[in-house]
Amino acid sequence: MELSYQEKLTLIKLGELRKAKFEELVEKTGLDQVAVMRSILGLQAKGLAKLHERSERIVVLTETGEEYSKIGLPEWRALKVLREKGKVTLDDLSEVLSGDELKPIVGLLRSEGWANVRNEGGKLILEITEKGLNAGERPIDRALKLLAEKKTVPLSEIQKLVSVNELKRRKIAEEDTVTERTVEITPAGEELLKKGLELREQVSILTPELIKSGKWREVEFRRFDIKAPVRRLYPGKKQPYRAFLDKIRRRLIEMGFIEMTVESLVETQFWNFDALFQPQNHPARDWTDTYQLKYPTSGYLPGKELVERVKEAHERGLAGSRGWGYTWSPERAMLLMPRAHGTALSGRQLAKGVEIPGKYFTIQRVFRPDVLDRTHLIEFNQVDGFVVGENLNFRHLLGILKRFAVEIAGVEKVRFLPDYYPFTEPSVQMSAYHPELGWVEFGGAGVFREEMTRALGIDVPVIAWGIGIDRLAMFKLGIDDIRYLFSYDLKWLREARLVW
Ligand SMILES: N[C@@H](Cc1ccccc1)C(=O)O
Repeated sequence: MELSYQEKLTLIKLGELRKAKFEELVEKTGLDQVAVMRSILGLQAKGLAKLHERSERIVVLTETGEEYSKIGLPEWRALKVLREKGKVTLDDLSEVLSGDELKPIVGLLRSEGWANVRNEGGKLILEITEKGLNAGERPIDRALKLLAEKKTVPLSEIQKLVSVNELKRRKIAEEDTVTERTVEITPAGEELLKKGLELREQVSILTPELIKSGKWREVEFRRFDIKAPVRRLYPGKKQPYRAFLDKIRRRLIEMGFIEMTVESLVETQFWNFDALFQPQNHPARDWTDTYQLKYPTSGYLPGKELVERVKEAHERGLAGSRGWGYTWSPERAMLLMPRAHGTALSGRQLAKGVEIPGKYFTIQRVFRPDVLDRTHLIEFNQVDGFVVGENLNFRHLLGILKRFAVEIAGVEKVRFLPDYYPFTEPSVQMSAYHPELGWVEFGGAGVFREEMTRALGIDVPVIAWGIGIDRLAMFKLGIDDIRYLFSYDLKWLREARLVW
């Protein structure tokens, strides 16, 4: 039978005592409580010792009770004044009683029969009675003394004197449960002790010194039970959703994507709409609701040449298109808004110039009015991106998107449906299958229209997408309410998985 150092030590001490209180064993072994308990349980499992536990209801003094045991119960303090003066007002008593003690005192003195109460000119007058003059120790006084002496008293003993409820109501004492643990050695334990136990120091860390000196040959190594349940540790870590976004950023960069960044959350309509060939004052702009900035209302337009080309595309068309056929307003394009989609950054990047072939992405916080529910937030995050290259087509796009959903979010089933966006043709909408929510739409994609790309100075195909990354995070983090991504629920924050 293999015993640990601590188990051996505990057994030896138990052998001397035969039967011991748990606390006694802690003292005798010099080990800490946890170690002793673990040893006892170990010894018990091997049939060498037996642990007995007995729970008992006890009564202990509260802080107020402690105080009363020193300065006396309020009724005694009041009686003392009454005995001196014979007749008192409440004001007189306020010298020896606190505000809280004063309130019930009239009732208390009356129920003890220690005082009579009269109303004299609107004032309460307390007058001492015969009983008050001769009052002696009552059961409650004995209970208080007992509690003050013994600190904890079995409930049954207190109940013989007074009802605990009275002590509790007067906030003098509280009930509690204590568990008394005793340990006993078994015959098998005695036998083992008789054979003799070798108490060798156990080593739990193999150090270079042990190896060099050759001492490792003599020491006994402590065995670890790697399956033993341990206390859970919750070290500081990244917020789970933050970690998810960082992971996606890493993945895309590893795949050769270049990150597009921007300082502000505010955008001109020009970049949010116009540069993407979304007409002003036209239902096509209404494919999504957006917010507007109240102050300041307007920002700046980019270089004149670019603005001219965008205006031209809108009014008369480009690349064989007839355009939208209306008069384009620069004032309207200057209006400011919280960015409504990450695609605004794709437009900016294309206008700035891109590597061809090239792959770009951005992770953006975006804003759209909506009704909050388990799959909708008004402020959410998108991963937008595009690939630009000579021979790209729609099939490449579908392939990329599927890979994202499967690889990044661990989605199992993806579905594409035809859709409409003013800036892409053809356009597609993507949904993924969530075990609890069913099909969840998580983004749109398409081939950027030539009216858009040419106005921005690009003359090769650009395939683009915008993914509602919060929705994909729901899959990865195993939640069915999008609001949980920003939750303060400590249990979730602690237990959410970060590694995959
Ligand atoms: N911007 C669109 C998604 C999209 C991006 C790029 C191309 C097509 C669609 C949205 O927010 O829903």
